[in-house]
Amino acid sequence: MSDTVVSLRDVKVHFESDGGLLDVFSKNEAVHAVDGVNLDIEENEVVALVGESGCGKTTLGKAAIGLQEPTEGTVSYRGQDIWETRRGNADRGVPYRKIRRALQIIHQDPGASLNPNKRVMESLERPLKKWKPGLTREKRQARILAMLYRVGMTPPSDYAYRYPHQLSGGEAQRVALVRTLLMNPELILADEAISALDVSLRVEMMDLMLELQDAFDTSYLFISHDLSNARYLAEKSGGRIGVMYLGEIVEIGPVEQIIHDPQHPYTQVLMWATPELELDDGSRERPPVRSIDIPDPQNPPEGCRFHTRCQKAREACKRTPPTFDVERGGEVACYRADDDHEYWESVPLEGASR
Ligand SMILES: Nc1ncnc2c1ncn2[C@@H]1O[C@H](COP(=O)(O)OP(=O)(O)OP(=O)(O)O)[C@@H](O)[C@H]1O
Repeated sequence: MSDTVVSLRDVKVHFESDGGLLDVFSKNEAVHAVDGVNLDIEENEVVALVGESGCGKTTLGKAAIGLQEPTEGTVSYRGQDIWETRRGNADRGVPYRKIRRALQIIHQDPGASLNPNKRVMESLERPLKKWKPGLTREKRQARILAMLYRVGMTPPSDYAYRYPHQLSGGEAQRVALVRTLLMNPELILADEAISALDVSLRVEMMDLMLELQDAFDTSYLFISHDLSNARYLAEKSGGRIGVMYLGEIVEIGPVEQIIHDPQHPYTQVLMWATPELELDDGSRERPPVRSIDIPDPQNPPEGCRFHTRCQKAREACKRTPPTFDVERGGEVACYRADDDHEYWESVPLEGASR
């Protein structure tokens, strides 16, 4: 089996502006929520995805764990196409229900995964009953209590018989984490999982998640609009930060690259917009963009999507979109990363620096 848990190739998710997935015969304008993403998530790897609101992080995350069908492209679990498996077209390999179990999600609102009318124990028993029908009630409950203890909810028997409204935000998020871990997942999508918590609790929760990642051998795809959280997670786990802009990953790499030596002009904008991060040149006076307007995702700019705002944009950026090849280890979708590109001979756009 492949060491790559999940692999996305040329994944696009386009929605009709009125909600549904794009129909090829539709006349409505499509929202390009995700537009040609390539990404591999390895075993035990942490990838933190950052970007402005609406850039497609959630849609991409859901596509990665098989909760959102792509309009184009493929999403595979250990080399096996998830959607073909679901449709029954993969005659060998891992059954779809096992793939579903292996790829789990923790939401921003932990309450969403807990039934308000049921005690914690009951909510946690349900998925376990389904996945491990052979477990006796005693064993199932013992496993749940051990897991509650593992995430710091002590004494576990006290928490197990509470209702969701009797839990704090941090406690509810821990229960959500237990629910996910009981499935023995290989990849957890944590979508803004700490954003709703008090600032003082965020680091504690991130530490707990990373500690459990180590103990349970899982990978994480963290989604955050906050680059300083992404930095914390990637730094502690030796993982990568992926930067998204208008449906595309424009740069991906370790903390040394993204935070200390950002290559893509948009990564520099995100750095500038994150007050918790020190900037190497210390300047925070003006945002490093020519325009603060974010283009419409229904009508993204031709060429490089960032060219309408980029301070380094030249004529060449308007023509073809820069891409990078994951299989060749490329990490920046910007012509400036290529010393021999015609970009360097082309004319800077109005307002752009030389
Ligand atoms: N079901 C849907 N129907 C139509 N448009 C959608 C749908 N889901 C998402 N979108 C649009 O796709 C784009 C990307 O949304 P998405 O939620 O993935 O972004 P995000 O980066 O996670 O944003 P946020 O941080 O605000 O959650 C947005 O323009 C959004 O309005």
